[in-house]
Amino acid sequence: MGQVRHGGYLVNEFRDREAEIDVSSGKSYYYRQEEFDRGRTRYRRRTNDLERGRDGSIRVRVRVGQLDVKEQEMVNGKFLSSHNMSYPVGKDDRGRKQNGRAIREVDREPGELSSGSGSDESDVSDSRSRVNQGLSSKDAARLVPGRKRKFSCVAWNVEDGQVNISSVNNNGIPDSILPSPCHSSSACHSSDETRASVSELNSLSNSECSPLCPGAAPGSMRFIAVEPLAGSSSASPSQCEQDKVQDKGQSVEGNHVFSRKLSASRWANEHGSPRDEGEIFEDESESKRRKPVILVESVWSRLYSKERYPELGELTAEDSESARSRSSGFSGDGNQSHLASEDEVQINANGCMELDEEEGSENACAHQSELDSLPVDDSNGAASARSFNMLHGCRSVDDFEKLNKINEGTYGIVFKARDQKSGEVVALKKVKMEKEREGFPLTSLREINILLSCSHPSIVDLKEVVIGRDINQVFMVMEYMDHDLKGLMNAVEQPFSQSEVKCLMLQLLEGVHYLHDNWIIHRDLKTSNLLLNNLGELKICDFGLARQYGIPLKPYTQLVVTLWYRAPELLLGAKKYSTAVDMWSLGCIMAELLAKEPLFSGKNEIDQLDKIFKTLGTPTENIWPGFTMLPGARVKYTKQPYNNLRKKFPRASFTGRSVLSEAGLDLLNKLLTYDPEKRITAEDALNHEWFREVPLPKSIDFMPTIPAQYAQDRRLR
Ligand SMILES: Nc1ncnc2c1ncn2[C@@H]1O[C@H](COP(=O)(O)OP(=O)(O)OP(=O)(O)O)[C@@H](O)[C@H]1O
Repeated sequence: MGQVRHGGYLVNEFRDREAEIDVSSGKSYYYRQEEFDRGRTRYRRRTNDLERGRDGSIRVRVRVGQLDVKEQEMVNGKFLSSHNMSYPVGKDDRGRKQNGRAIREVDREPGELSSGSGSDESDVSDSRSRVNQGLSSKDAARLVPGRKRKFSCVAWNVEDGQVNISSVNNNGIPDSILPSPCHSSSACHSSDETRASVSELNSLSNSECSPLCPGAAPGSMRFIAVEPLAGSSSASPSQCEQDKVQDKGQSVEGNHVFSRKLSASRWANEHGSPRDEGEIFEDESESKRRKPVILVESVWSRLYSKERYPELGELTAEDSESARSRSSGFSGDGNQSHLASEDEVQINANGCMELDEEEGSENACAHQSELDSLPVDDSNGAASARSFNMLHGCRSVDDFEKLNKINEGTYGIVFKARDQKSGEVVALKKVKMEKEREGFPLTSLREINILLSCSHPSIVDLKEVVIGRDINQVFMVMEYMDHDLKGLMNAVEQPFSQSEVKCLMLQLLEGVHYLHDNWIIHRDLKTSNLLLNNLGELKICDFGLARQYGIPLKPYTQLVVTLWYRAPELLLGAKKYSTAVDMWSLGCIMAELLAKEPLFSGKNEIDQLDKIFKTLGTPTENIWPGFTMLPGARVKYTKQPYNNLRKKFPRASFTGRSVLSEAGLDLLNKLLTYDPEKRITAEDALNHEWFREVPLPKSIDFMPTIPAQYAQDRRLR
């Protein structure tokens, strides 16, 4: 331990980082905090080195706060081990009093976060423990590195047939998936194609652009200047709900040059309200200040079709009904999420792709060739040749050594692989192109767009996009995560303890708060989309159904969110919904983490509602104004006057059933509130009393490390 404290750490490197921290600036300070979080142990130890040299430094105190539990273990030897330990009792035992209440030792679980260190008031050790520090919600929000985005992706919404902005990521591929900027050209929406082949993107530089977008000269690309990176100044949805969207824009024509600079737009204007989809900047001086990014015209318009993607356009009753009926083939396992188009959720790979996956499933250590490209189809060979320019700069999947197949979802097959250049282990998600003739899947375009724009410790990091030998093979390179929560819960015998659930929920809420703060609804939160690594870090993945939203709300498809996690307003056919649908899913997830089984496992929408009503009571117009007006409310459901959630989670149990305190039940009920208007927000949930009472949330460092064997083939589950 002495060695840990006194040397061997990259103090100089740390000092460099330290120097970057502006203690006087709360914003900067909090932002840096995140970086420390990510490399927790290392940075905290370095901090101790600095502590001695810089007595009284606020930074040092901050780190000490995070160190509480482990440092005491080291110094006092009172923790037996990270898996079998007791809490130290005595002078150093801080955090015994929270909110004026004494906390009993016996109530603590091993690894619980301390509520503070020697100076409870000033110690803000970790964004994940900030709730325990009793910070105001405002402070808590500042701690979330949330408003920071790598760059802002672009809101798409085709209903007005308006502008689309696309930037190019540092690999040279388009990272924003946008409708056409041709405001007035109906031709831009003439196609009913729902996907664009990657090769089509390249044809932009050729003559295809011209007929679709008369304003664009053949052989040229239109550039558009977009607003710089949305930073902390971007107003959150909550700040500007009533603000009006304003158009400002200026498009600038230029040559087709693929910038490697990430540029940005954002969908919150200076008033904080999201930009109208497709809006462009009108202020020329403003546009000049901005880095130009490529505006991909015309082809994107082909991606969208009101008929087939109602959530991208105006949702008509007819669309909705037909989409619902198409989705009726629900498998019953609750794990199928929906988009409006049946085509999109159908896994119907072409021959080549099936072959690839079959091989992968039979032999987890298959050859590298499994990741290789398929032979180029002659019919689109020419297009592929053109498209090469578009993806120029992308690395090849050959740069990665395949290790094994991890899992397969509806839209992608995920492999574990090693970057041969850096040696880093990553997850490669191969985009399913089962309908190549229809082009690149919209869900994947969305996912890439949003993930590239997000930067948060609770959101899986998309590092880059690489291509196979065939231009139509696209892989997303993501940070590798050891488990997903669904697989993990299936694999282990014991459910998570309360303090572990709190730790997971805090991380999850932070990620969701970040998304909502940046005008993104995930729309498919469920345990299999929550990844966990052996550092105890939870990250949200699978953004295929995510979308940006704006105020005022517009009709989106209800066919989102996997059935078991789907909010009642969606099940009942509400056409306008918002971030509250994610909060409902979080309620289902919290209950599932505690009980180790899904809370509402309906077989179809009616059965799902029935199960919800039986547990929470049938809603009335009283508790949910507007409920009776919803299309689905006309069905006769079981009349259940009481909320029976307590029966599922008793206060105490001698039979090993999951227990939940009053505060815990209160949070669960607030997440599972019928009226979406009254449902708790992520920010308020982060500040809920449950996270401040014992057992306190477990420190991430003390989260159990689950053997890798459970992570090997998640498909088996
Ligand atoms: N970065 C990652 N590291 C490790 N495993 C991952 C990673 N991303 C995804 N996985 C695994 O792959 C599975 C499927 O991934 P993902 O949900 O992104 O695919 P999908 O096709 O969109 O799935 P779905 O059918 O749920 O829509 C996840 O449940 C998880 O087990």
